[in-house]
Amino acid sequence: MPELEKAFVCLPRMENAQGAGIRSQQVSMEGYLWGVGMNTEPLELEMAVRLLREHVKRMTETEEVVLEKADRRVLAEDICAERDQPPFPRSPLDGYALRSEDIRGADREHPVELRVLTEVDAGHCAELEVTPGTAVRIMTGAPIPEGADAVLRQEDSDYGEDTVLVYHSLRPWQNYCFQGEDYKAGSCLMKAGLQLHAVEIGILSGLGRKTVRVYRKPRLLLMSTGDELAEPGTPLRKGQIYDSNLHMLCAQCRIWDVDIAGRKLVQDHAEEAAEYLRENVGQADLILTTGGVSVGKKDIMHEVYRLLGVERIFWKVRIKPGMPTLAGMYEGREIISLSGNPYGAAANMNLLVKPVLEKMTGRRELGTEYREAVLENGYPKKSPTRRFVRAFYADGKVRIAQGSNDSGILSNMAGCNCMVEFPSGSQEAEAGDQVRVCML
Ligand SMILES: Nc1nc2c(c(=O)[nH]1)N[C@H]1C(S)=C(S)[C@@H](COP(=O)(O)OP(=O)(O)OC[C@H]3O[C@@H](n4cnc5c(N)ncnc54)[C@H](O)[C@@H]3O)O[C@H]1N2
Ligand code: MOO
Repeated sequence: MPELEKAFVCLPRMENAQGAGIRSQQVSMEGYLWGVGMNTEPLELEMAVRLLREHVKRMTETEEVVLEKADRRVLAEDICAERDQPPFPRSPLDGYALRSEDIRGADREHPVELRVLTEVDAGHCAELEVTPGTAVRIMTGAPIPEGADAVLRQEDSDYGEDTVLVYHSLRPWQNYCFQGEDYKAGSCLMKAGLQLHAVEIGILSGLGRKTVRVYRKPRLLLMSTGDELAEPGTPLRKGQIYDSNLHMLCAQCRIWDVDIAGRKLVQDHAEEAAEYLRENVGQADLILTTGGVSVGKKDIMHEVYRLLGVERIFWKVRIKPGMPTLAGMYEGREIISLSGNPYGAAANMNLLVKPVLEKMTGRRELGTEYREAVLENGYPKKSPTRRFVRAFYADGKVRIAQGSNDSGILSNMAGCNCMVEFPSGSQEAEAGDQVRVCML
């Protein structure tokens, strides 16, 4: 079989816009497919992201949640009003509800006197009707009684209790909030697909809703691999280090508000790792692993993919860190295997995984955000391969973290909020250079 055809065989089928099955990008990505077949050519980052997004679907399952737990969730129902808001005409002022024609021409020199029938406060109703020559003392938010067509602010009166002197005239319907002026019964206020933030939850609460139907969060199955890794809190044997990645990925899931279906640190043992994924894939929408993706004898993930029958999407992305990232489809779920180096895992969680979650959830804040910035300090290395360097961005300026940007180094990334991108072939960078940064 020619190499190119072999490459097709290992690629999963994808649906095009019309729903017909096609091999992923087989025309435009011939070179890429060839590369995959040969197991050598890294993919450009944009193509890797595109393929990863094309292989996942937007979440369709929904669930009912209480408003207290609805923030940042995505609406799965259209929200329509069952009643007018406000449900009655109401006063926007503290003052007097009256008939505008009774006070025509009134001013300080020519006040009009009205008889005050009663007082109505917010939350109460006046059963009386405002008739010619009368007014009702009214507070902001209270229902405007029948007969009145305007509200006088109390500063334009003598604050009278039984009778009131009016020092100002009003047009009909002045200072009058109409019933349904916010929305009418039956009107559609929010469409399914909208993300709920504080204001949207305020609207739901204003409708009297206690719960709302939202799309289910994606559940991620997380696995870190490595014989050298010890669980934090357990004794460290010679040759071991503590596992940074599993907790880092879990924290990132919580910060991005996606669920964790399961998590495990496994040894460099392909059968064991495959078994964990096999047993738990049913609970997951997306699988993330770290470590074991390079070319060493203990880089087990290739064997894990073979044991599970994972259909590979790609291996290797042309960036640093995280060049050997591996990805595939297993039981209809995407599996993304990040490099074990903690900075590689952290960077690619943002560069590769976040856009996948954006597609799955429809949450725009998970989209990758790039900004232009001016470098405050230099970077002493050339970048033959496109490189992402940890840094801190503020007000259009960016400062690269002191120390190494090697993918095995995590500590100096503390406090960083972005990565500076150096395109492939970049020379050393200097303070004052204009750069592009990827926000974390
Ligand atoms: N001969 C070659 N060797 C390597 C190549 C190569 O092209 N040829 N690529 C290098 C690059 S680039 C990377 S990146 C790494 C990727 O390695 P793996 O993803 O297979 O990861 P491991 O070998 O399992 O670990 C790498 C490194 O990171 C440490 N690690 C792993 N997991 C964790 C964790 N959960 N917490 C903390 N630290 C972790 C591990 O101890 C290693 O030091 O391969 C290069 N090699
Ligand atoms: O591609 Mo690996 O993460 O350098 O260094």
